[in-house]
Amino acid sequence: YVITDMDFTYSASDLYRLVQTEQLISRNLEEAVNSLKSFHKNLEKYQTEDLKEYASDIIIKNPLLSYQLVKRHGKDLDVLDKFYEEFTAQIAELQHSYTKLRTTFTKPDKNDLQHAMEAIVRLRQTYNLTVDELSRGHVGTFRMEGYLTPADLSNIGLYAKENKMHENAKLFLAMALEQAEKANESTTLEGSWMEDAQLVLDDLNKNQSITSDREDTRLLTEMDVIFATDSLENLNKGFERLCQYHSVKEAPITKYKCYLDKTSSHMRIISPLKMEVYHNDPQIVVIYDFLSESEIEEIESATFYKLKRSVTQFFHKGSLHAEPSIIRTTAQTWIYDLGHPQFDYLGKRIASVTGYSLSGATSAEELQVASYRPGGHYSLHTDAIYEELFKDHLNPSDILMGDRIATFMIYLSDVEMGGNTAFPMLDVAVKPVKGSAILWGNLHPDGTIARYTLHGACPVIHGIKSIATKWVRANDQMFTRQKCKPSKLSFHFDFTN
Ligand SMILES: O=C(O)CCC(=O)C(=O)O
Ligand SMILES: [Fe+2]
Repeated sequence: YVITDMDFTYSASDLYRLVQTEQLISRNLEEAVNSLKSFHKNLEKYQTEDLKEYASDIIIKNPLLSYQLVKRHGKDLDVLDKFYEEFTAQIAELQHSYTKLRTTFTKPDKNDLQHAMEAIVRLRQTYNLTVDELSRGHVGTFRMEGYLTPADLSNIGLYAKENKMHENAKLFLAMALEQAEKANESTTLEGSWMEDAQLVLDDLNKNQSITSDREDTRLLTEMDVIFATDSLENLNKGFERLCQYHSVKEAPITKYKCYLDKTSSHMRIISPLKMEVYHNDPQIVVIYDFLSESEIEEIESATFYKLKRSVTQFFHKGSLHAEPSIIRTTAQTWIYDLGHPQFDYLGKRIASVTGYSLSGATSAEELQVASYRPGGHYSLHTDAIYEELFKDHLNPSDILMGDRIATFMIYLSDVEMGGNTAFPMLDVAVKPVKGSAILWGNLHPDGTIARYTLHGACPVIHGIKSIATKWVRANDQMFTRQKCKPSKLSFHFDFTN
């Protein structure tokens, strides 16, 4: 991964800028084509003269033809001179603005193309789609615009092979060839890729590989330390199953409990919390209508153009590095309390709903806004940061604030397809609902990391998923932290249930 400040696959605002540039370029091309067309038409007029049909010695003998010749050169061609001049100036201007568009705007490069392919492979993998249906935009009963050509599928297959995703490589290459044969692709311009694709496919079929196609199992080394490899493999399978709910598969009828909470504060009598309990012990709670449309609009418009590709902390060669990674393919920004008084109410509302103390400077992190484009996801992880591996390398502020005791995450958008938040150890999949908030704990009452709430963000299939997250820190929650339960393995929020 090369760090560039634009990411056209995972940042909606970067891609939006590219869409705008593309529109300007199409307009530019349209003008050039129109200019060429009218120039062409004009030129043709000057070609229809019949002088050229006569031999030179005939013309010099003929008074009528010589009159025509003199008229053409003495008068008519002056207009052609002007056409040429005007056309050249017009084209020069169009070329100038085209060049400017191409040079002042950061162009997608090889990495961007790789990310775009990576996103497609991820969707195929997570949602267990056939390459054929994916190439036509069919996902379950959902139909999206667009297509992938057999040559595109072949390129994606080669990309998958290069990145050791051999199962995906086989599927993409085989379908590329199958579709191309049906369509008689060999006669088209792109026909020459077929032989190469066939060779690579044969090679893959000969060398049965045992590597897993799951990118996270290969990369999340910290997870390997915590979970045995086979249980991590099972958790990832469970995660994929939970991702499929509400998109390619029906979710099972929920056993979850919904209720109106009118009792946790006197305010709730007129404005009760609309709660859904997704899991009890440990609790995962969704609160509907936590934010209004206009509140969301304000957050979105304050942050959209600030969204930049997220980086993930890695522990490598004795120190922490932050890099964009395949584990978390989102764009994000922070809303700092200082300088954003218009968003002060958010912390207060979260505090009032959860019972956590959020008024101190060390009680929680700033609000993080993140957005996922199609293919954007977050692999399985726990939010706590006091990991054995990192413990000695935490920032002083992290030590002051304590670990992330709870996560309060607001969905700022609905998602047309995909994008669930999934908890494989608890068999919980939450579909984003605009304005709702989800709350879970990350620590046991004794402060150690709770692995139960291992979770991930399923890749978005179609749409843009937008979230705002408040990570509540432990040290300021001396009196308001979750009720202590006899078991070390559970935490409870202070809702009256
Ligand atoms: O987007 C989601 O559903 C989960 C995000 C998440 O787990 C995180 O940002 O830590
Ligand atoms: Fe998380």
